[in-house]
Amino acid sequence: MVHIPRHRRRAGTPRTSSRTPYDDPYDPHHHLSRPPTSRSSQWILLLAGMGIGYLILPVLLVQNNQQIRLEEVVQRLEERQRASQNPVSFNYASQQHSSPMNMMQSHRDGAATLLRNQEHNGNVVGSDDSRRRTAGPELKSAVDGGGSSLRGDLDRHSEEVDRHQQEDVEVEKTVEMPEKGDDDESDDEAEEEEPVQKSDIQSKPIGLPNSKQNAKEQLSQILTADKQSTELEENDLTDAQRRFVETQKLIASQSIPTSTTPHVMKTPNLPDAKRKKVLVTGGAGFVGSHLVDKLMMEGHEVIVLDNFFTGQRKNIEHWMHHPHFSLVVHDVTEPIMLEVDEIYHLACPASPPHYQYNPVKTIKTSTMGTINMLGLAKRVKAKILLTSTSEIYGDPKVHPQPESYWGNVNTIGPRSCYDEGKRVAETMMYSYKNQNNVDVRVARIFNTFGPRMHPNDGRVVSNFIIQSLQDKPMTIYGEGDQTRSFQYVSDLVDGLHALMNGSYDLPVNLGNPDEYTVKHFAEYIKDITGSKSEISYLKATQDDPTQRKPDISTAKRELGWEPKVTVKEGLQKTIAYFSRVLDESGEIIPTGQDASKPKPKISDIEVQV
Ligand SMILES: O=c1ccn([C@@H]2O[C@H](COP(=O)(O)OP(=O)(O)O[C@H]3OC[C@@H](O)[C@H](O)[C@H]3O)[C@@H](O)[C@H]2O)c(=O)[nH]1
Repeated sequence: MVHIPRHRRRAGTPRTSSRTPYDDPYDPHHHLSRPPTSRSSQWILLLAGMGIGYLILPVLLVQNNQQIRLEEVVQRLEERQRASQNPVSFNYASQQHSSPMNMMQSHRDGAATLLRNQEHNGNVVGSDDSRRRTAGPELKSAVDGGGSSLRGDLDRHSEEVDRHQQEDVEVEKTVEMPEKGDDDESDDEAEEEEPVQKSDIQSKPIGLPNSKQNAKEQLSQILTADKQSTELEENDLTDAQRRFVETQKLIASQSIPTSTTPHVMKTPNLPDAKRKKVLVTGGAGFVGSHLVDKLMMEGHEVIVLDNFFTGQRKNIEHWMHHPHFSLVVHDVTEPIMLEVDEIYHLACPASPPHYQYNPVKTIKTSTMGTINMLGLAKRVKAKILLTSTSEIYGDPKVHPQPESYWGNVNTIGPRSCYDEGKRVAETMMYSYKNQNNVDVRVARIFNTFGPRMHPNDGRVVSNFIIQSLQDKPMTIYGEGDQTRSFQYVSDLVDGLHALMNGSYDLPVNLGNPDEYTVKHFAEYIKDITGSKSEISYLKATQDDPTQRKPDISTAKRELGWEPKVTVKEGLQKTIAYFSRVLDESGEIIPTGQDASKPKPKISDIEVQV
């Protein structure tokens, strides 16, 4: 069987199924199967058909026209009735949360209702079901009378109603005159003095042919009620218009620059050839946001990519309205495509309580996140810098630690998710460099502190400062004999910048060799803050490195970099920052040792209960 493609089948295959046997030209008995008709009888049949059609067509047209007109009139009456039953259907009281678009629609509906009411006021009276039902025959007669406008139809309908009402009056005069006496006029006056309530009118039967009520009174009441209803609707419409205009003014006022419009930071205007597009992953974090400041102040275009797990929007909010700044809320564990010249890849929780809180996520961030950024760097031929860590040295046996030291890491301890994650990230950097010629930089960052550290960071500097400023116990984990070397954040940012812009592409230690025992450091901060805090000794944390101090000879030699800010100066700035944070937020309870412990499973809790 030959397969015919779908499009050719459609175009070329004869549609034999719709053909009659008489039409088939390939039928060998084609001429025999056609009905035997002579030419004269064909003419007779044709003329007869035309004659019948000529007679039937006008009848059909008239019937159809009448049907359409009747439907049109009934439809208008139904609309009219709905409007009078619900005269405040477009009242904003029922639409307090309407959008401007809804308000406009409601406004239009209200206007249409009013127009209809005004159009019908003098012609059709009353509003209840009985009136609509009995209006049918009257309208039918109006339609039967044929062909003029709807207003003409309704005028005739009104005349009919008036005529029937007049007849009712005559009937009442003859039948009910003895009971009513001569009070008709006084009743009419009383009606005029007391405005009729719309609800009363609607609940009363309407004056119609054969009704026993006074049709004139009914008509007057209904007209009054309709007038009141129309006035009520007009008031609502005016109110609707007023609200609509107010809303429009409010929207318009917010789009006009005012004194409250956020300030746009001034930055240098670099020529296009010198202005780089720089991606900073983790750019809303403590270190990342300071790096963003430096890059923006140089006049570059900066894209911050952050999932806000530990980053804070307030760290970058001063750049939000700058035309060179973009924020992408994104998790680096997912791929992303951006056009950039350089990538500073910082994204990863760095404080021990944070990175131990969800160790699997920490490993994913270091491994998948770095792979994604390396893939991006490879595709767009961007230079990429990884912020590695002094933790890759583990609990070091060499002191101070040069870059050539391979470290001492427990691969299955609580810190390994971070330590090993960063170690494999370094491995990936040099694999991409060797295999794909990606231009890489690796910084091994030692303990860093400064403004914009998260108050719940849990690291030693922020904990000691927050505790001492509140005169709360300063918590030392273990004996406090372990050592750390602390650098101020601006020195680190300068080092990262120098590394990215230099040509040295092997790992570089960035830290301040100024080394302290944790116990000594606590006393130091207590002195600077003038705190009355006690020193509280808690149990040591597992795998806590006993000593750490960077050998920065490579940074000095290759980058011409060394720290400029003393630990004391840095602490003073950081203490001033946390004083402001405490003023704003009130009491802060720093993150302690237990923060990173896994929460008990629900099943465990149930077992205990
Ligand atoms: O309240 C505290 C917090 C911490 N400490 C101790 O202070 C020392 C420093 O602890 P931190 O949590 O500040 O930082 P760590 O040195 O353990 O890890 C850090 O190393 C280098 C960076 O890359 C990372 O920011 C981080 O992992 C540790 O010995 C810790 O046990 C306390 O005694 N009390």
